[in-house]
Amino acid sequence: MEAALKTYFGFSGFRSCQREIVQKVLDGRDCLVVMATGSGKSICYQIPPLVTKKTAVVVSPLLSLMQDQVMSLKQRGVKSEYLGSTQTDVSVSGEAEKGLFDVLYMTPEKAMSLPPRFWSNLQAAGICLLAVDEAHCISEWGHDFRTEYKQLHMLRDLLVGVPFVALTATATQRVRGDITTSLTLRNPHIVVGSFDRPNLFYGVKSCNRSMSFIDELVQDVSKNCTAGGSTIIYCTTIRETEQVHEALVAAGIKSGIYHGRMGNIAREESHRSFVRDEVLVMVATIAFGMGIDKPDVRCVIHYGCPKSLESYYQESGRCGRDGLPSVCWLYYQRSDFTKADFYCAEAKSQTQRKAIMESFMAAQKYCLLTTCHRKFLLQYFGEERTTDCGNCDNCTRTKNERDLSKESFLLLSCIKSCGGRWGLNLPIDVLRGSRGKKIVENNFDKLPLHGRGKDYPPNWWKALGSVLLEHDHLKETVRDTYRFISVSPNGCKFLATADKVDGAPLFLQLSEEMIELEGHGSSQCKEGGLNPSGPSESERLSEDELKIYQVLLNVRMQLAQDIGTAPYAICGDQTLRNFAKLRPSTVARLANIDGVNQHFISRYGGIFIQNITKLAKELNLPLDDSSAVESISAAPKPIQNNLPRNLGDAKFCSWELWQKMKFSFQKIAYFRRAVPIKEKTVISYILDAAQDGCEMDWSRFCQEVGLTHEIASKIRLAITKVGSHERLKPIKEELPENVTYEVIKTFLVIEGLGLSEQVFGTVPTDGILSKTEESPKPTSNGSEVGENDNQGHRVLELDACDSRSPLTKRGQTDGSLICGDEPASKLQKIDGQGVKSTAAVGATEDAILELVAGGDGVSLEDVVKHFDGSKRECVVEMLDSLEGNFSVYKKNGCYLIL
Ligand SMILES: Nc1ncnc2c1ncn2[C@@H]1O[C@H](COP(=O)(O)OP(=O)(O)OP(=O)(O)O)[C@@H](O)[C@H]1O
Repeated sequence: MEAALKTYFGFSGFRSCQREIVQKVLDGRDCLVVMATGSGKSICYQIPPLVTKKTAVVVSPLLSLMQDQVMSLKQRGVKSEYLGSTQTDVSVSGEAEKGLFDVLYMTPEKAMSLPPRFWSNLQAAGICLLAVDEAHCISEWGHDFRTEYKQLHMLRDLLVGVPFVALTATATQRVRGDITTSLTLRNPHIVVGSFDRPNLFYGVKSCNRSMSFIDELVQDVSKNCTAGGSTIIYCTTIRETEQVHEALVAAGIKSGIYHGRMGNIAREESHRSFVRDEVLVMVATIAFGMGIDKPDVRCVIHYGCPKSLESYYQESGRCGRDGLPSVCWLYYQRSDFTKADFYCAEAKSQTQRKAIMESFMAAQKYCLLTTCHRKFLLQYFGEERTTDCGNCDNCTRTKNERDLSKESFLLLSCIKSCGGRWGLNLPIDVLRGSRGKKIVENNFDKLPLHGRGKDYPPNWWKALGSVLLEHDHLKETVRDTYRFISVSPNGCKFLATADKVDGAPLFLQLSEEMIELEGHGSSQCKEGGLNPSGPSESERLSEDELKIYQVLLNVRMQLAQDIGTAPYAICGDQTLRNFAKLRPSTVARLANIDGVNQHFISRYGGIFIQNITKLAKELNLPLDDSSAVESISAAPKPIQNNLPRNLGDAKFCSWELWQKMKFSFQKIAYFRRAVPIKEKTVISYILDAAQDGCEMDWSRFCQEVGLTHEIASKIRLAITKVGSHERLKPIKEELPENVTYEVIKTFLVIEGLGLSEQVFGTVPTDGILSKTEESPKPTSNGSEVGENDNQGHRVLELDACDSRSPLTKRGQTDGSLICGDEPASKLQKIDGQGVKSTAAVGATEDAILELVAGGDGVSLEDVVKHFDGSKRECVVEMLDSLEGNFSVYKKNGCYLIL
């Protein structure tokens, strides 16, 4: 599992809960996964297909979400596609049914309309799970109910024995129950992770949405853009979306717009340009919701109170999905709170109306809070927190407490005198001396308190009302969409003491709105913009490192444009920051950086190394800065030692170039090498990868190597004659000259994997296939791989000190491998009686690993000394390869096990 995580995703460890869920799915168990937005739920269904080599089917509600995921997975070397109305490639469905994809996304509509034949074919080819993403859409209690989700349980009958995995970020107990029942999950393994997103800073600010406020907002956003990273601004109306967008464009900020009145094509284009960093800011209504999977959104601003706390959590959760510090600001104005009727109009039942009202009220409370925002948010989702977070505006703002006993006495008394039958507005109007119709009709203008609160504006009083509600001096009762405010028992107690001359003081924290209204408020700009904290000391880049980082961002952008993908799909910002700090000089060192996967190494490793080396030289900075490793990650995330590390870097790269890039053997032999390796070595690498479970296009392989159905029959006959397939030479001697050792080895691997029927069946039986221009010439050279040497000892040729040939790995040979006197590019296996048998200790990757595993770090000198039977450069090369394999890493000059 860990190997797949590092190889395809570049991550060196699972996040909380991920491993457990993957294991349960592999055990065939249904799972219900409730984890925070951005916590990494996708990995839970993306790893099983890579381990089992069977397809994972993922039902997802939005096409844009699926397209983004497919794009990212492809960049990671994971075979992935989607089925939905916008899929233009007609071959996808056929290929999907044959099990050719690791991860196959589809809309619920598509899932329900596919014929049973599709599912039975796919099941025959291999399906490891069916995941239902955003599973809360199943429930009418969820905030995104989708009717089609309700029918998904029907797939159960078609996919007998396939584990179902339901995933969601927001599910109350009730919604969880609905999901389990509706999908008929059987004894599901339930994982409810924390809803906390520690890297997110939460802030709230009152605003008046005037043009001057928009100007202020534009300034803040502009600062954020300069600091790097994208911003999403959610507006509550289309008109405001347009207003803010226009203001940003007028200020020269690259900004996109997205709302429901735009056509599909325009919306897709807008989404695409945001994902590809062509615009830095997206101004949108909540129509731009679930489909946003961009990991490097640094700031999400809500320009207006959201309709529910659930939707706020989900929308703000689009921020900082890569785990880097990011900010979520909510700007509200009091008129937002009058929209209850509007939202409730969507309700189809009384229950739904109540649910909508409750979550809207929770969003309001969140706006008006003077205590820890995170604590409130987490408590709302049922997570108890005893301490304040220290990473929200209310925790970080300088405390502004004041004795508000006099003002509180006035407000509470007035509410009490008005009979507790009103909302907050009427008692405040009384305090402010209004002679409105209702006030006069009810004789409230005769109250002694009438006109006693003119010193403060109405909104100040309303803000005080919210503070008193928070402190349980007031009580709110909701009937339908109407809210009534009355004095709570606690408030009555206060009134009883405050009445006296020596009444107790009431120190309350002034809300941000009250401070603003008293004229001491400061705009975000004055307070240091939207980003209050900035990166921590260890994350900060020096001026020169920043220069490298900027260049690397451009390199990534250019690469992304060239291949038509999003920059983040190539690698994350944090990975680039680490490149700038560590400045790796070799692919092996690059590979050890978190976020670097095998696909990245083989496709872009060289380009990044070149740029880093050049820039470091220009800026006079050292390469491979080990001191930076300390600051980047105090404790490297472990990959467990007992992993099946069968495949080295060189083998994996050869396989990737052949299988994914469709390179020929010959091209791979020369690819980025000063001294090319032999084509037969390439072939044996790829065969090794196949034996390790890597996917193979066998027809193409057979064609290139020259293995036809007819030759396969001849080899079979030869093996029967020889009576064994253990030794290749006797088999070869039974065959025509043009049947090479590679052809025989290919045959044996295919037979060994039990694939002969399928593979040879696709190759014509009438003689040798015409080979491509680049395919290797058959050789008659007597010293081929697997051949005996002139003393009857088996000699294996290996490349670059890779000690694990397919045959040694399968245990068909014995003895140790040494570099000894052989050239660095060649290793010879010497058996017990071999010509080069020596008492000196020879280095193998396994032996090096064993040595390194035994200590707290072993220096290069110690390793070289230990393996005194091997050349120093061989040892160094093996260590490099082990680093590239993510097996060891270097810290303070010593090698350690990862
Ligand atoms: N083990 C890991 N190590 C480092 N990063 C990870 C790990 N797992 C996931 N991530 C990263 O975390 C980010 C969020 O992951 P993912 O998209 O799976 O979140 P999610 O839980 O599905 O969120 P949402 O509910 O919003 O869709 C991605 O950028 C992903 O690459």
